[in-house]
Amino acid sequence: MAATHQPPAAPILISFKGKDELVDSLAAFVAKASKESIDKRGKFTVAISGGSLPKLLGGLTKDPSVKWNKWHVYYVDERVVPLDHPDSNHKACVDLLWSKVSIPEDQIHPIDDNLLDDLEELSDAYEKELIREFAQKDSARFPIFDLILLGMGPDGHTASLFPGHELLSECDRWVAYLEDSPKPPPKRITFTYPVINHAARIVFVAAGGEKADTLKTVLDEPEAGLPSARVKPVFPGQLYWFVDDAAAAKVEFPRTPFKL
Ligand SMILES: O=C1O[C@H](COP(=O)(O)O)[C@@H](O)[C@H](O)[C@H]1O
Repeated sequence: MAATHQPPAAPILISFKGKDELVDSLAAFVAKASKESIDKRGKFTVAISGGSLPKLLGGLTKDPSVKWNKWHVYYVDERVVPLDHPDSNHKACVDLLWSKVSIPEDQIHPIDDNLLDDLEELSDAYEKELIREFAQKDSARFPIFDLILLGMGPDGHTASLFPGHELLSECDRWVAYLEDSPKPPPKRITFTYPVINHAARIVFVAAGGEKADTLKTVLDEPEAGLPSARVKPVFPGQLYWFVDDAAAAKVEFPRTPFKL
């Protein structure tokens, strides 16, 4: 998929009455995306966020059509803690997703928890994981994931890209680290915008009234520059917002009906 200089397509906002409908439709959407990639290229490369997202992806574990053995899973961001620590995004995904399906272990790519004392080495090592997956097959400057799944914090952060942080302008590295996350824990690694923005599909998932003001700012006032509003897929990538009506309550941005 060659990138051109066309402007990013407008986001597609899909709002569901409640969480159950959101969970079921998100599962159907991700299952379809994975089928399309597997049919075309024999594999599905996906990067997943932590926070509330793993639970909202739970519907997928009930879909018998998903070919989990073709999934190659990475983390959009990770907290620098042992992999069995309650704050670990990997642990949340293991508990809520991977322990319930059968993905070969070597196709799930957590951080190297032998490197927790050296954030530079840790983020370099994770960047190398991505290079191993993407560099040979793709001459693009950045990896092109089939799907990147994002969450949005009530402050508008996504991945571990926080409002006002210097990493918002990082455009060379694929994976960067920070030691001053305003949301605990402070040490994290994160994909940078160029990696996120080069994905074929990017899906934000946000639920709950506590995200309503922020979602309005992101979608109706993108010029305010909140981190989530800076996600702008490189053509021909497409950005979707899967939200519930509580999160979308204040948004004027037009909704699109859900269809597979
Ligand atoms: O700390 C993080 O927060 C964001 C948003 O989390 P949510 O619970 O508000 O959905 C998450 O996407 C990110 O992966 C995580 O590290």
